[in-house]
Amino acid sequence: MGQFQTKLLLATKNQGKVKEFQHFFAELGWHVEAVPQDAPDVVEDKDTFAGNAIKKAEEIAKAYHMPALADDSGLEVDALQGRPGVYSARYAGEHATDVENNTKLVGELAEVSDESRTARFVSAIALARPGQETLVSFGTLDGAILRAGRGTQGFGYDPLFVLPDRDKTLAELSLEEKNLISHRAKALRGMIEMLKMEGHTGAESETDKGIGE
Ligand SMILES: O=P(O)(O)OP(=O)(O)OP(=O)(O)OC[C@H]1O[C@@H](n2cnc3c(O)ncnc32)[C@H](O)[C@@H]1O
Ligand SMILES: [Mg+2]
Repeated sequence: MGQFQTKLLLATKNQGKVKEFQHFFAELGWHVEAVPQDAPDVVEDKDTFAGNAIKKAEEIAKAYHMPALADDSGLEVDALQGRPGVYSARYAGEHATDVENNTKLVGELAEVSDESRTARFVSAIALARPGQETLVSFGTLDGAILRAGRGTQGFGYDPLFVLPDRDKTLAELSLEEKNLISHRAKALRGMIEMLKMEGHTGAESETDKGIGE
């Protein structure tokens, strides 16, 4: 009785993100569930990561009357003045596949020298809770873009994104390794810190209040 359980919905239909979130929260003992595939589609029409993350989280929290967590993320390539940025999922077209997006990126950077291929992943995480203020947190990860993909783990641009100090792409890391360093994991850790400051200290306390209760 009175046992703490933090229940929340992951407002994403990206199975790669779902895996990363679930691995992250398993360690905290939180119960998280992805929205059903037939959940209402949220139109990502804001021009910032935070704007889209807040919109996704708030629309799903409202539709399901539950706390909802959303990530809006993307790749900022210096030689492309920060593109594809918030358009990363639709870089090669509205319903582009990861392979199509990666192929377009390799093509656009064909003439760019090795030294000028720097890029970063950016994640904005929003937590929307019925009747409470929405929280937002950010994380980034620096790297560079290869001329050909390597590795089979992860999703999206991971095969092209190399960590210069490790000479490994994100697609060559295990889920555990990626979750130690990724933009998304950093943003999630920031979110946990914000919740702690609000007084949610985690699953260890039975008297603690769950998110949004
Ligand atoms: O909106 P949801 O349903 O969460 O899923 P999505 O795939 O559409 O996600 P975004 O709108 O946030 O678009 C982010 C895109 O940026 C890329 N991306 C973000 N994080 C990434 C990561 O960790 N590794 C590789 N690519 C990533 C990838 O192409 C994503 O589709
Ligand atoms: Mg999206």
